[in-house]
Amino acid sequence: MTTVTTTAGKRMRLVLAGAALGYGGHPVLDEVRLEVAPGEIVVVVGSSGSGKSTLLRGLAGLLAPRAGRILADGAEVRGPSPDRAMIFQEDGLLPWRSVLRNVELPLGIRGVGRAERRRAALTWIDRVGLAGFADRLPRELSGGMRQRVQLARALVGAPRAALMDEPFGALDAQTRAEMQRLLLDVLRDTAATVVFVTHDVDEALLLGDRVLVLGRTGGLRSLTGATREQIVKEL
Ligand SMILES: Nc1ncnc2c1ncn2[C@@H]1O[C@H](COP(=O)(O)OP(=O)(O)OP(=O)(O)O)[C@@H](O)[C@H]1O
Repeated sequence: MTTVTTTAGKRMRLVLAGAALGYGGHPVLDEVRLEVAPGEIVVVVGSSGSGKSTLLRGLAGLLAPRAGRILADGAEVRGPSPDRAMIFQEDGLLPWRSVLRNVELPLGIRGVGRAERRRAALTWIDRVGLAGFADRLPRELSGGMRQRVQLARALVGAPRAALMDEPFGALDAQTRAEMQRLLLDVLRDTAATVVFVTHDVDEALLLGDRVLVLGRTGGLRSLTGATREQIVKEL
């Protein structure tokens, strides 16, 4: 059997050490300090345009800091890594590939053999409640089902961190609640440290071990233990 990752099972510590992030001449975040402990679920809330996605892009290695440092287990983040899986609001599935072949994708990239790839993908397809749908194409699925496929694809390779950018933002309320329950359920069996971005305060309170508010001035404030009303006031 191919080993998926030599560090499987070890949760990742993520650190933003005075990181400044922005685009071209447009600074967005200045001197962000954040430490996410291994295995922690940190939820970042903030109003539209406050820089939540920008923060996540920095952690993903899709955007380099202009100042300060971004560290994963003490090492500088220099680009995307399968060890830090991303899930977006738009599903990002390959439309010409079946559910099975979409979920197998990260394992293929890591060179996992065909039989093991298939076994792991089918296990995850089952776990997210899509047993029997492995041969379907994304367009044959509902929005909620496609997000289930995304979740399976993100977690199949046993990433040590999962970075989630409003993954349930486009779903109706009932499907969203189902997905939140599923996420909490599957995270119990994974070794992932999670940074989850949302602008839904109730979702933040439900999912987060810690809730952070990205304020209008770009500062991160911890509001763990705050009431819904206190958080809303900060947005
Ligand atoms: N690719 C880009 N190029 C230039 N500016 C960008 C780019 N992406 C985002 N921005 C700007 O950076 C700022 C923060 O955007 P970001 O997407 O991080 O906010 P957000 O909090 O995730 O917002 P939302 O909740 O609406 O998704 C905004 O002013 C936005 O216009």
